[in-house]
Amino acid sequence: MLSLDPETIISAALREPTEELLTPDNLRKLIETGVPLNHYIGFEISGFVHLGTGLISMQKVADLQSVGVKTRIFLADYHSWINKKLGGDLSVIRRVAGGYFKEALRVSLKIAGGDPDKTEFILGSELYEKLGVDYFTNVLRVSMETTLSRIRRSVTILGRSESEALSFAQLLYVPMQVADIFSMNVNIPQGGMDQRKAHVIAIEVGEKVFGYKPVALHHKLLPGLQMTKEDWEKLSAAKSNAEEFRDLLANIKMSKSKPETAIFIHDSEEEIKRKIRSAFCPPGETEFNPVLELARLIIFRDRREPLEIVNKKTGEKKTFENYSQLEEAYKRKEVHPLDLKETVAEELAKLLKPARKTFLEGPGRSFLEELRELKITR
Ligand SMILES: Nc1ncnc2c1ncn2[C@@H]1O[C@H](COP(=O)(O)OP(=O)(O)OP(=O)(O)O)[C@@H](O)[C@H]1O
Ligand SMILES: N[C@@H](Cc1ccc(O)cc1)C(=O)O
Repeated sequence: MLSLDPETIISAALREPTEELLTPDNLRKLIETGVPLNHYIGFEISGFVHLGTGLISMQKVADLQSVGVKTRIFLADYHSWINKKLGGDLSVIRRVAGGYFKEALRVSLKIAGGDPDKTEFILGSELYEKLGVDYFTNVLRVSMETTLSRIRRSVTILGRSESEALSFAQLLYVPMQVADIFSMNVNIPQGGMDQRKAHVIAIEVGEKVFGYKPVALHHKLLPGLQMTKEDWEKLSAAKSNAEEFRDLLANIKMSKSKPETAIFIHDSEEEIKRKIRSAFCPPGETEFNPVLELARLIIFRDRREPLEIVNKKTGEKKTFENYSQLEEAYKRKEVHPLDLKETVAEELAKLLKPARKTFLEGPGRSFLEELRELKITR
């Protein structure tokens, strides 16, 4: 039930970590028609949930919940199967979806300030079984409106490159993802910026084929901790070319298939410290600095009290009321990268405590062990 005015809903949708909303005007129009707002975000089932897939994605779910939007989390078991995740075994994928993944996303949503009991979890195969031939019809409808070359260009959303040898099923992946949106009457599909190609197709075919235009919400991609100087230089040089910039960022994002780039939500305090200590964090550089991004997007997001950073060499303490103060001081080199890293690691460890409790002590323990035993990260 939406009792709030449109501008409040739009500003919740636009709040960071949102990178783009396609478009705020269309969201306003949608609200004005009075239709219920139905959001979804989908996940492939593989590997461990990290700060990007867990916290950043769930921050937006929490924002939308706060203004009464119906939120859904789609566990894309068929897509993971097509993409040969977890050894390509559909029964394992299904088990991990309802076990580890559901638990990891629930605790992430809680940490991000949302309510896991107020979000619906849907397993892809269950939706397809329920809809039967209607789902197949939706996949065909999307496919008939999309060219093969467009589909080939959009396989980057699977984490695959256009030039890679693909199975025919992998070409079906994108039309299926687009069909998922309409099969659940979703009008606010969410994903990281690397998912925009599927959503742009949905926006283009939606009106003609399904009678409405969804409003896509794309959140920022958290950069990988192990960005190199070369990556950083390429990113800086590509700033004015939106498409090149997006592709570069998608390649250096925090990713579960590159564990050293990622902090997993269940990582121990020592592990978090170790990973952050070895992260890329050039002194005085505030742009595309992965450690500062963690401070900005995660630590300062809902923080009410100031952040204290201690200079380990001199013992001097500095406090920051908000992110801009920290950014300015870092730019002036008044904060040493090592001190910043230490504080960021400590704060993250505090925030992630409920996830450690779930997976190391609580009900999630056996789920984590099962996934570890599978020893498959992709
Ligand atoms: N670093 C990130 N920051 C924010 N969101 C992310 C990040 N990585 C993935 N996501 C988002 O999480 C959802 C699931 O992504 P996905 O399963 O591809 O994650 P991943 O860890 O990068 O996996 P893989 O390593 O297999 O590519 C997508 O909406 C995606 O955009
Ligand atoms: N493509 C998404 C997974 C996904 C699959 C199907 C969907 O309907 C939505 C999302 C990813 O890379 O993780």
